[in-house]
Amino acid sequence: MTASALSEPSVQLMGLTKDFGVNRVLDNVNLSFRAGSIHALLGANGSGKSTLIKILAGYHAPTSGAIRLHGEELALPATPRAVHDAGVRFVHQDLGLVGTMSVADNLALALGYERTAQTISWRKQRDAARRDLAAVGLDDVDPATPVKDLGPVQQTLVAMARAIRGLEPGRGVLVLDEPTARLPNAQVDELLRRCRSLRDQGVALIYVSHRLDEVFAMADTVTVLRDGRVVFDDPIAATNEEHLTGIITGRTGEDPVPAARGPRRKGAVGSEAKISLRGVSGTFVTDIDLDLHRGEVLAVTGLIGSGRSELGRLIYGTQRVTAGTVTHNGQVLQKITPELSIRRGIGYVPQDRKQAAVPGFNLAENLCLADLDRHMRAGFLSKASQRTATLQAIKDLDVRPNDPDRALRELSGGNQQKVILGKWLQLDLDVLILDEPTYGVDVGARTSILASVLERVASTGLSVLLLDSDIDLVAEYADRVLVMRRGQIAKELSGDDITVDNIAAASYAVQPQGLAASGADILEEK
Ligand SMILES: Nc1ncnc2c1ncn2[C@@H]1O[C@H](COP(=O)(O)OP(=O)(O)OP(=O)(O)O)[C@@H](O)[C@H]1O
Repeated sequence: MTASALSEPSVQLMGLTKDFGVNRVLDNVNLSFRAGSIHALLGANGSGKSTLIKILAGYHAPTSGAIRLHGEELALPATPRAVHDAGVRFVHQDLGLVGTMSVADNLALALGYERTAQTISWRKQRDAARRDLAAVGLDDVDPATPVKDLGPVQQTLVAMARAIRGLEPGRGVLVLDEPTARLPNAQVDELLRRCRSLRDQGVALIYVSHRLDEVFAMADTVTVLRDGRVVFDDPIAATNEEHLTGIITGRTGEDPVPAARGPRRKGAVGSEAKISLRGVSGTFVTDIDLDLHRGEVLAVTGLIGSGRSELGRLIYGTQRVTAGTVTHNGQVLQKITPELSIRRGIGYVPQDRKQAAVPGFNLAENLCLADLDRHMRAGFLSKASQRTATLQAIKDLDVRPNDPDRALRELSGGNQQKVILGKWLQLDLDVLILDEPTYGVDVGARTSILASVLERVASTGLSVLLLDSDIDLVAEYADRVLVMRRGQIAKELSGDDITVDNIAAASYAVQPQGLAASGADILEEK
């Protein structure tokens, strides 16, 4: 590389504009990303971050504008090959892994198979995969495991490993689209360290995130997109969290993001158990006793592999209970399936959005899917009734764009999440199980999602089982917290004992002051 090429930005976007039909989603974006720098790309749900990245990846063609990589103009529309050859690598929100293929095969898809003479060497392949996995802390994962059998957190790390492999320091550009959205805090720190080390090796990192703490922990430069335009592009030192939140949401000091709830509720929770588990086991969780009361927000948290997600699947019926009893409204359930759960008034929002909605259906179809009977008029499905319900849900959850006819897949990730939650809120629910409900959701939308749920809790006595690794969120919203470790409930916290430090300490089984030393003690789901 010539000296002049080195002084050029690694990536330069010049007047990038993108229209989807009549909608302009990127509007004359001019940005530079430099080697040896971590550049955070922020913006509310739907502001255009993913679209920008997809153009850079060669997935979308821009309507107009140009891109230079290391000073050289990239032929547009870019091909994934040309971008890859220029050293630009991606971890997309949807990870781009093939679920039915093994971890080793998914890793090999990126850089080819290890060969001995003309044949693929499976031993070398496995060894290479093990090295890749170790690089992201997944030493215990067998490379032969199909990716679909891994939890979303582990899948994120596999995608990270794949992107990092073969990245050429000094010329590499690593684009991370919300890589930590599902990672527990200890892994977030590890990831941030890895990012800093890549920056120190001269990589240009483009880091899309909704988590401002991470951005302030490591970014050098921050860009904020709003409605497809750059509204802030400065060194991190030029801003602070409050200022940046205002820029992202477009709200000023007099009109801040509303708080979802007041101080912790006292005495509002009913004593009647809606769901009770006694001695319940699945494949990883064992011997769980738990009561979820009427009108209660019960959070279950814990590190990767602690088993909290499995609890949701067992209660809803997407996974079989292998021992113990589940009781609903005092009745022991003989059979648990998703269909029966819906009839019983038990809703479930899984971590993986793709399981929870039909991407090709429009918003009205997705939102009304769970309760079509409500929209039947004289034996026909009433479009007008669906539309009215959809417009209300769109308003309550602040879904953007607010168009019931828009296909779900055309919405940004955070807005899809709102629709999925909205679908369940259409039902007359008794119990709602939420697994990481604010994954990939911006600060403003996170508040509107949780406010909608809490409104239902207050108005109908809905019981919420909140399965979440985000300790801050759990500490803020839960009436009671169960901390899981290695498939069992390790600690129960209530009232004023619900603090971030206490939850973290219980997750790691250390005293609060010893947290820093325990970062490596991460449990892995077997
Ligand atoms: N394939 C598509 N067809 C039509 N419109 C689209 C398509 N993809 C994205 N959009 C629209 O472009 C806008 C920007 O979406 P984008 O996914 O880039 O937002 P984002 O900033 O990444 O949001 P999030 O933080 O929720 O992921 C949104 O209004 C979205 O509805």
